[in-house]
Amino acid sequence: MSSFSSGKALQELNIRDLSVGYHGQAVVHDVSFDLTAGQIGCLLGPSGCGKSTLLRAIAGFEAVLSGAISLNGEVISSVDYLLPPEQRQIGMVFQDIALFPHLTIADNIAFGLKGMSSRVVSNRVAELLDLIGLVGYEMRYPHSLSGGQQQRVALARAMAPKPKLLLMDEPFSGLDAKLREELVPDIRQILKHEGMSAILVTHDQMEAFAMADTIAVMESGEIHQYGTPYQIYHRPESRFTARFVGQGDFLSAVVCGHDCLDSDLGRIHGVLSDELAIGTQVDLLVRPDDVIHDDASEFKGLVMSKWFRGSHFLYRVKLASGLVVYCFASSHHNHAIGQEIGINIELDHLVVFSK
Ligand SMILES: Nc1ncnc2c1ncn2[C@@H]1O[C@H](COP(=O)(O)OP(=O)(O)OP(=O)(O)O)[C@@H](O)[C@H]1O
Repeated sequence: MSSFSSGKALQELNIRDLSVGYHGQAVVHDVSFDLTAGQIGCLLGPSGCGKSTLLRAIAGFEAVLSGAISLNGEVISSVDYLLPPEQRQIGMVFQDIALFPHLTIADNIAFGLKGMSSRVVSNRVAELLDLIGLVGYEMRYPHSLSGGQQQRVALARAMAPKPKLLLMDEPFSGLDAKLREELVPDIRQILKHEGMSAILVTHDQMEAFAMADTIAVMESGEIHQYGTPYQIYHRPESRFTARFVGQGDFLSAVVCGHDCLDSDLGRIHGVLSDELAIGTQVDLLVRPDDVIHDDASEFKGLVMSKWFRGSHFLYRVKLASGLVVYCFASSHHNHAIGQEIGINIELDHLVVFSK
């Protein structure tokens, strides 16, 4: 275990050409990414895409089929080497909170601090209780805490020995939406305060956006894109990422210049790649906030369905071409299903995929 008072050591995780699987069959294929010191990464993808398998390989619970995992420049997993999980100095938090029911909150947090002096342990426990906002709860038992409080304690327990890296597998999915919304930014702040590198596994993009510095979007055991939440949302590099992260539709369009497209919703201006020749047929990514409700517009569509979202309505609108797009409108623009409304496209930048 790293020294208690060593401060914020530089940690770096490197994953290189890694394949992991079961019974010799890979479910994670040839993935590579890095996590720098103090960075919070996220593995985001649909159920079964291999997020937990990749996380378990980093923790040392799964052997690797090819490639390597290094922590601080030291190889901890390769085809012919597997450093045991308990020697990796990696902490884990799971969906199943699994606090020890017969131990007090203080003893739960202190669980990984065996062998240290009682003064060091009590100082660290007090520091963590303060950090997770549960000062005064030290003598309580887990059953008397709410789900959110218990998850904070689980986090404190995992962080107590100052692991080199903290892995979190869907730690919030057992909590209700409101609690999750409050807890996730808090946990991010706690990790940042501790300067701790961490990886979160989730299939919830809002959770990923609220927690992560960098997101790996996964599908079928592969990483489609590794980037900041902003890059993932605004500059998706694959149709899968564009569809999986945020709502979006693809509008057929034709390149009419180095900065313009012709579409069913008229001429659209914005920067395009130089590689796209005039006349190239493309699909343009259109998010709900790119489609503006405008009664005066010459472009019309029929409201197919709608959702009241408090400050605004989200409409599903069918264009004359048959394409259906999402459209935001402020909540005083209340249109009935089947009604025709005017819409315009307003895009800051163009995300296109060749057909
Ligand atoms: N112990 C195992 N033995 C055999 N196959 C497994 C095992 N664990 C997982 N798999 C398979 O590996 C693939 C990836 O599973 P994994 O749990 O890593 O996905 P995930 O993205 O974490 O999914 P979820 O979000 O549902 O937890 C799936 O097809 C799954 O059925």
